[in-house]
Amino acid sequence: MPAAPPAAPDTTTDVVLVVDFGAQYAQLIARRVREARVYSEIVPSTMPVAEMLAKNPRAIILSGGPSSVYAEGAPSLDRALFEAGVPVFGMCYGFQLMATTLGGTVDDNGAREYGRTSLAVSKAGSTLFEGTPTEQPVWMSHGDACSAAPEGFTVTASTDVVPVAAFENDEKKLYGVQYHPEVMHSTYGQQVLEHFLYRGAGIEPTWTTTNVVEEQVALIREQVGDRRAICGLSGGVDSAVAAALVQKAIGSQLTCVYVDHGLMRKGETEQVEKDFVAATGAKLVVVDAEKRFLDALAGVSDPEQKRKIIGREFIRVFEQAQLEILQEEGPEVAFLVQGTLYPDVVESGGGTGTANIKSHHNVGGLPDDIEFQLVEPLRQLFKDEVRMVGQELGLPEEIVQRQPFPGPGLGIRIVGDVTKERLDLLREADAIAREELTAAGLDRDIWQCPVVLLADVRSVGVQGDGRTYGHPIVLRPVSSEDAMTADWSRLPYETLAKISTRITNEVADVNRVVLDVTSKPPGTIEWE
Ligand SMILES: Nc1ncnc2c1ncn2[C@@H]1O[C@H](COP(=O)(O)OP(=O)(O)OP(=O)(O)O)[C@@H](O)[C@H]1O
Ligand SMILES: O=c1[nH]c(=O)c2[nH+]cn([C@@H]3O[C@H](COP(=O)(O)O)[C@@H](O)[C@H]3O)c2[nH]1
Ligand SMILES: NC(=O)CC[C@H](N)C(=O)O
Ligand SMILES: [Mg+2]
Repeated sequence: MPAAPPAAPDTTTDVVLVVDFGAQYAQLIARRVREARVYSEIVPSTMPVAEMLAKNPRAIILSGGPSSVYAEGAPSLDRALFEAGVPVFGMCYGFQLMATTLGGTVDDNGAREYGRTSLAVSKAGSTLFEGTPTEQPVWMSHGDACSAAPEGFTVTASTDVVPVAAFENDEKKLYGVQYHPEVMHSTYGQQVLEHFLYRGAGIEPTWTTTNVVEEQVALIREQVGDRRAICGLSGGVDSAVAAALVQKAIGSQLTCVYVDHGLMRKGETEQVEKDFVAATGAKLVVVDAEKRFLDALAGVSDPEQKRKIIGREFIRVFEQAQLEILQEEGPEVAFLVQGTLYPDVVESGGGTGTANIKSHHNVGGLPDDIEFQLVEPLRQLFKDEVRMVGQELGLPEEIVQRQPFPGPGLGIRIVGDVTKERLDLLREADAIAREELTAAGLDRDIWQCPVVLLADVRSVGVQGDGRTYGHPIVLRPVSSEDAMTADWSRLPYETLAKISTRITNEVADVNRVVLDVTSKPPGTIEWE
C-alpha cells in the first residue's frame, strides 16, 4: 500500500511549508524551522500552488535540488506563489527558481562552489543579514549561478565567483540565498533563517512540544469520540509516548496490545509487562504470537518480503485482540494507535517524491485490507521531538531515553531466513552486546547497536584446537540525531574486545565478530 503523506494538522498553529525540490536537506530545513520554534511541514514541489496556499502557510521555504532551472522538465512553480502575499525564502535551487520565475537570469557560468565558501555581505542592515558579519563562512553546493537579480530585488551578498549570492525584495517579502543556511557549517545560517521567519514573515516563535500535546489531545478526542481504541505497544519510545498521549485524551477507552512475535530481544516481554504498566497504569494485553509469525516467515529471506509479512501479521493479531476486547461490555473498537514517526513515513517512500528505501512495518508494510482507522499522533515528528513530548507527559527517563528497536525485531537482523534456532542464537549474542555496552556506560553515547547474524555466511575458525565452520555476528553501533543520517560509533577497543570474546565463547556456532564501520548514507542502520 503506498503510504499516505502526513496529513496537515488541523490546528491553529502557524505553519511554514518547506517545498521539496528533491533536496538532500529538506528534512533539515524543516528541523531548523522547528528549532526556531515555528511549526513546519514538507510538501512536494509537484503539489499545485493553490493547494499549498489552501494550507494557509505563514511563510514558504523553497529547498535546493539536483536539477538546473533552465533544463527541460526541471521542477518549476506557478508565479502565483510569489504573488500571493505569502513571504517566500528560496535556498539554492529555490533561490535560482525564484530568480528565473521573476525575470532574473540563472545560467551555468562555470562558477562551481562545493563546500565551505566565504560570503561577502554587501548590505549589512538587510532583513536576512542584520547583525551578522560582513564576511561569513557558508556552505555551498551548486554549479549554476544567478547573474542578474529580478527587477525590484536588492542584491545583499556575493562571493568571489558569484555576483548574486543573496537577494531580497522586502516590500514583497521575497528572499533568497545561493547557499545552504540549514547546514551547521553555515555559521550564521540559523540566525539568517530566524531573521526570515521573525523579521521577514513576522511569525512569533511560539511552537513547542506543549502545543503538540494540547493539539493532539484535542484532535484525538474529536477523532475517537466515545468509541474505543487499541494501541500497538512495543515498549519502545514512540509507542509509549503515543499511548500516553491517547490515554490522556480518552482514558479507559484505550487498551494497549503488546505482540510477542518471537522476534523480540531477551527479557523484553517481561520488561514491558512489568515496567510499562508500572509507569503508566495503562491497560495492557499481551499476545503470544510467536508461532503465527514464525510460520508466516518460514523460508523467507528477502528483506522486503519479511517486512510485508510482519506488517500484515501485526494487523491480524490486532484484529484478534479487537475481537477479544469486544467480549467485554463497551462501544466499538474502531481505532488502532501506532507510534509512527516522520522518518518511518519518509523511508517507506511516503515523503515528497522520495524513494522507497525500506517498508517500515507500520507504514509501507501495512496490508491493504486493514479495517482500523489509524491514530498516529506522532506522524509529523522526529525522534528527539517525540522524546521531548514524552518528557512533557511525565514519562520516566528509562522509557523516554530508550534506544530504538525496530518493530520487525530480530527478524530483520538475520540475513537469511528466520528460524527459532537462529533467533535464539542471535538473542544470546544481542544480550551479551547490550550487557557489555551498559556496563561500559555507553548507552547514552550511542543511538542504538543492532547485532546482526549473517546466517547464510560461514567462515573457518579454530576453537579448542579443533576446526569450526561457524557464522559471523556483526556489531552495528551508530550515533544519530534522528535516524535519517548516522555515523558508526567509535566504541572503545576494550569494550569491543569484551563483546567479541564473550560472544564467540558463549554463543554456539558463532566463531567471528565483525564491526560495521559504514555511515548512513551509504548504509542504513539496519541490514535489511
Ligand atoms: N511488539 C509490538 N507489539 C505491538 N506493537 C508494536 C510492536 N512493535 C512495534 N509496534 C508498533 O509499531 C510502531 C512502530 O515501531 P517502532 O519500533 O518504530 O516504534 P517504538 O517501538 O514505539 O519505538 P522505538 O522506535 O523507540 O523502538 C510502534 O510505535 C507500535 O505502535
Ligand atoms: O518500527 C520500525 N519498523 C521498521 O520496519 C523499521 N526499520 C528500521 N527501523 C528503525 O528505524 C531507524 C532507521 O533505520 P534504517 O536506517 O535501517 O532505515 C532505526 O532506528 C531502525 O532500528 C524500524 N522501525
Ligand atoms: N544544491 C542545489 O540546490 C543545486 C542547484 C543546482 N542543481 C545547481 O547546481 O546550481
Ligand atoms: Mg520499536
